[in-house]
Amino acid sequence: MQAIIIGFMGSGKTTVGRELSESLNVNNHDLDEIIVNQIGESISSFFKTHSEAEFRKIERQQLQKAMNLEGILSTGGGTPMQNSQIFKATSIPVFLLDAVDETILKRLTKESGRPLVEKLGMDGILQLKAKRQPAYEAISDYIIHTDNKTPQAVSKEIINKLRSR
Ligand SMILES: Nc1ncnc2c1ncn2[C@@H]1O[C@H](COP(=O)(O)OP(=O)(O)O)[C@@H](O)[C@H]1O
Ligand SMILES: O=C(O)C1=C[C@@H](OP(=O)(O)O)[C@@H](O)[C@H](O)C1
Repeated sequence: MQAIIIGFMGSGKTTVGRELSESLNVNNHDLDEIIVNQIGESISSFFKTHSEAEFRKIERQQLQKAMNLEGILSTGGGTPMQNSQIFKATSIPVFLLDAVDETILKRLTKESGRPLVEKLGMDGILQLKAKRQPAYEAISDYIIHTDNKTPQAVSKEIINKLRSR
């Protein structure tokens, strides 16, 4: 793996991961997509019939496998929470996509299908974001601010960091 992308829901992990892997001409892996293929249903439908703990167990297993793949890996917003050791132990650079609350709200309201958004509502989501922030920062090699930047600009910033390593 050349880079791992972490960050809160709506920070742009999936979008930037695609952009980045295209620019670098390497494989793109999206952990949520890998999980969807594994469980055979969408994450939101899985959450309706299973506990979050069951989801986290599958997420951890798939993360462990995905760490051995080549290319770019974008993760889910909750992936770092119980897996900090995996991120700390790797030599692969970890990029945190950061955004202020207002940006996250704008991006998330454009879309549906995130079970935690449905469950917690927007106030709850922003509380969760604040709660997770220290854990994200603790495992990041680089923090990339994404407010008012296109996914292409964010991707270019990551490429510059990778080239100056
Ligand atoms: N830099 C950006 N600027 C504007 N919109 C963005 C940016 N990055 C992502 N988006 C949009 O925000 C939404 C969430 O992006 P997504 O990549 O799915 O985030 P994540 O994978 O982190 O949950 C999508 O509608 C996407 O098009
Ligand atoms: O933050 C979270 O706990 C989650 C984020 C989602 O991924 P995105 O960050 O790609 O939306 C997905 O893994 C699941 O719905 C749980």
